[in-house]
Amino acid sequence: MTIQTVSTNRSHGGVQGVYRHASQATGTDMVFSVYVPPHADGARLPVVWYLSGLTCTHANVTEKGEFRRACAELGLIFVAPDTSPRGPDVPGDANNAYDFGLGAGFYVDATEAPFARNYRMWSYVTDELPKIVSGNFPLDARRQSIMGHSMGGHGALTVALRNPHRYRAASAFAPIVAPSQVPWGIKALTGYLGPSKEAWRSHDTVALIEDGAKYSGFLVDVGEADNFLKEQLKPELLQAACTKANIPLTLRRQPGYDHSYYFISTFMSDHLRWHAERLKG
Ligand SMILES: N[C@@H](CCC(=O)N[C@@H](CS)C(=O)NCC(=O)O)C(=O)O
Repeated sequence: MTIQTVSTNRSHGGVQGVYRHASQATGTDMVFSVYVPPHADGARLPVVWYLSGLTCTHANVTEKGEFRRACAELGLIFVAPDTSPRGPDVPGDANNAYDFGLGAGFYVDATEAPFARNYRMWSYVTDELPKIVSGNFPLDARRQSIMGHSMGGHGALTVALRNPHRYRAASAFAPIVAPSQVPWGIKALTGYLGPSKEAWRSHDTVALIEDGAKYSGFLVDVGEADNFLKEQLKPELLQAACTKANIPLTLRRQPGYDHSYYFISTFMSDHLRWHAERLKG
């Protein structure tokens, strides 16, 4: 499992790197970023996985997420994968839309042709990439947590709900909480998993909770000026599901904030502190 270094830059006393590798899961080259904070020789550090939203690569959060100062202070490794396979042979949206295909893998393993061959982002982020990062960076695999934005918030919450012992904390910015019920999700899950809604439930946060998944609690921030809030995000559905299932949810509605990285970067350090608290010891 060799990785190629694309770039490294010293930042806040640690190293921000970008790396490329040949992925067995997706059958393509994949690029990801890792920030390693300053640390003592031989130390093993907790890791926060960050899953990005539609149209993003690793670069959006790496360049605009403003996570490094807090990660350096708290001693957290921060990993940001891409959001889909890419390459000349990878099929995308028939009309080149931004919400399906390239940049829009939705963190599922597709079962439908022609996507099933490459679109295996669930396996990539939960299995292959963790092994690669563990083999190449000083992480403590007992102390992992996960967060994400929008489509990546959906990814983070579903990954955490299905692996509650591996990820000690989960949080999200503006997550898609019920993809089976909103246009972005219905399009993606139909395309990747086929028309049977039963197959969608294990990739839908609200459905997973309705079906009995448990978690220690979530921190979720949404912007009240987010154009996607009412039609695509619907945080009220997560609130109702968590209340019914007795899952602690801290849902913060931030007045005036939109869907962008100006919003995410404002609350990033709150989220990292919340993760660090749960990754201690
Ligand atoms: N306005 C975008 C909609 C997609 C979007 O807002 N993507 C969010 C994630 S769901 C994002 O992070 N975009 C990249 C960025 O802001 O850097 C478009 O039409 O392309």
